[in-house]
Amino acid sequence: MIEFCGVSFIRDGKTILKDINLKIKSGENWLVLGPNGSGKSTLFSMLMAYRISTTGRIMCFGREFGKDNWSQVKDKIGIISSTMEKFNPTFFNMTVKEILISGIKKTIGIYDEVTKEEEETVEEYIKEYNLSKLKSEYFKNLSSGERKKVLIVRSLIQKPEVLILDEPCASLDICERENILDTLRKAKTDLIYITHDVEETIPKITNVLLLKDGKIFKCGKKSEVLNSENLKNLYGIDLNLTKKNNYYSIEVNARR
Ligand SMILES: Nc1ncnc2c1ncn2[C@@H]1O[C@H](COP(=O)(O)OP(=O)(O)OP(=O)(O)O)[C@@H](O)[C@H]1O
Repeated sequence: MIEFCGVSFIRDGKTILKDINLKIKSGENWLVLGPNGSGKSTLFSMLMAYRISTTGRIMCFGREFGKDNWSQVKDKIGIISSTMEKFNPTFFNMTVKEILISGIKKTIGIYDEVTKEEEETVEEYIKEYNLSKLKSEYFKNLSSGERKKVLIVRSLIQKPEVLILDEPCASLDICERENILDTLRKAKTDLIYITHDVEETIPKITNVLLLKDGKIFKCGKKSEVLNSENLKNLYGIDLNLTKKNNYYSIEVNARR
């Protein structure tokens, strides 16, 4: 589905990504972990052509970046990242329901008539993702977690083949975080989930990519990659990763 072949990204003489070779297959859900500045966002923003690789090839859904029509590829990818925040001023004065309708229409506002079918689809998503109480609220009146959730559902309504989430739970309290994770547990699309918090690894995650200094440190099946040893070496800190009821948590041993 997605393939990076020898991808590097160099800016201002600094190597930000080096020789990335990675294959992501349809049906897999990936967790991406790595220290600050390890290149996680840069790597996946290339799929949306927000950043262009210096060397290497990027293939997605049978097309190659730079050779084929990439807008058709982007249409199949949903992305939730801080870059979405630039649309907040437009979203602020729209209701949750209007934002979801704009998702179906793939526009930031609503510029043409809403069909009965579109209306029904939006109502289905509102019901499925428990947004009934919020549907008439203005985006500006929502909490940050509620806004994130609405944007995720807006993305899901477009039925992307893959949804890239770049730290969707950053700065959310436990309750709002669980609300987001619950939305993702229900989502019927492949996920690429970038985070700093291993506790956000929902059970449907199948594969893990660990990035360090712009290089692949480890990557593969969750059961082979997500362990104390690898995370210790990734972050250079003595820690213990434990798993309970299919969820992970970290204990830092260096604390006194
Ligand atoms: N266009 C650019 N020009 C120069 N430097 C860049 C550019 N894009 C990213 N960088 C740098 O590349 C490095 C990797 O950034 P990136 O945001 O991809 O890392 P990250 O792993 O997602 O970090 P974080 O976890 O802190 O969000 C950072 O040092 C960043 O400042």
